[in-house]
Amino acid sequence: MSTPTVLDSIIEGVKADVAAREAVIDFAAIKAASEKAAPPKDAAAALRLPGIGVIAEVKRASPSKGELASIGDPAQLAKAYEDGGARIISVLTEQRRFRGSLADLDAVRAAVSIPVLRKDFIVGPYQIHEARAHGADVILLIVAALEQNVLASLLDRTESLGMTALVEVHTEEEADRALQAGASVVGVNARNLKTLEVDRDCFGRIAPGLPTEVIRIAESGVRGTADLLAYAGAGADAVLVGEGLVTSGDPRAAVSELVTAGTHPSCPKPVR
Ligand SMILES: O=C(O)c1ccccc1NCC(=O)[C@H](O)[C@H](O)COP(=O)(O)O
Repeated sequence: MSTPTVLDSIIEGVKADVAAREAVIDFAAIKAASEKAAPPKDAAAALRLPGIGVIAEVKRASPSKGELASIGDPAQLAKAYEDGGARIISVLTEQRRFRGSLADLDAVRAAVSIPVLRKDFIVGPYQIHEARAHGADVILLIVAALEQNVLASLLDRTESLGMTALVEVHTEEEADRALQAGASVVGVNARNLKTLEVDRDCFGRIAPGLPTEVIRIAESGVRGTADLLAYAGAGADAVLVGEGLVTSGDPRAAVSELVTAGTHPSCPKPVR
C-alpha cells in the first residue's frame, strides 16, 4: 500500500469531522436549513467584471507553513478585504490543519456583501448543504480528492442550490475531468496538495487548454503584484490569495494594491 499523501490525511480528518457534525444535525435537517438560507450571490458575474479579480482568503494556518496569522476577528479581516476591492472572500473552514470553522464562515457572511467561498475539502453532499445553510455562495471541489461520478454529482448539487462550484485542478488530466464533469469555473492550484510543492508555471500550462467561456482562477503563490501580472499574462480572470494577505500587516492595502494592478489598463486581459 502506498504512503498516504498530505491530501489523504486531510480528507481522513474531514470525513471524521463531517460524521461528527452529522450525528448532531442530520442530513434532512441541514438540507432544510440550506433551503431556508438567503439566496446565493452571483459569484460568476463578479468574476466576469473587467480586470483581474482578487479572491481574498481568511487563512490562519496551513499544512505547508503552520501558523500564518492569529485572525481573532475574521469579520474585520473580511471587511478589510472587501474595502480593498476583493471580488470574493474565501473562508477556510477545515479545522485540523487550517484552524478554520463554520463560525468563521458565519462571521464573514454577516460582515460582507460580496460573494463568499467556503474553502474546504468537500467529500459529500452534506457539506454542500451545510455551506449553503451558513451563507456560502461558492464551494470548492478538488478534483484530486473525488472520484469522477462523485465530482459530477457534487457539481450538479451545488448548481441546483444556485451556488457556484470552483473546481480545482493541478494537472492537465484533472482539467479534462473538471470539464467532463461540467465545470464552468476552474481553479488551477499552483500547490500540489499531495507534496505541497508550489509551481506557479502550472497555470500557464493548463489555462490555455480550457474553453474560452470557462472562468479561470489562479490559486496559490501570489505574494505581490508581479505574481498577479504573470498570472494575468497567462490568462487568469482572478487570483486567489491567502498567505500574502494575512501576513501583510495591512490586508486592506495589500488587496487594494493587487486590485489596482489587476484593473490597470496595462494589465493583460483574459482572451475571450
Ligand atoms: O496552503 C497549504 O499549505 C495547503 C496544503 C494542502 C491543501 C491545501 C492547502 N492550501 C489551500 C489553498 O489552496 C490555498 O490556501 C490558497 O490557494 C491560497 O494559497 P496562498 O496564497 O499560497 O496562501
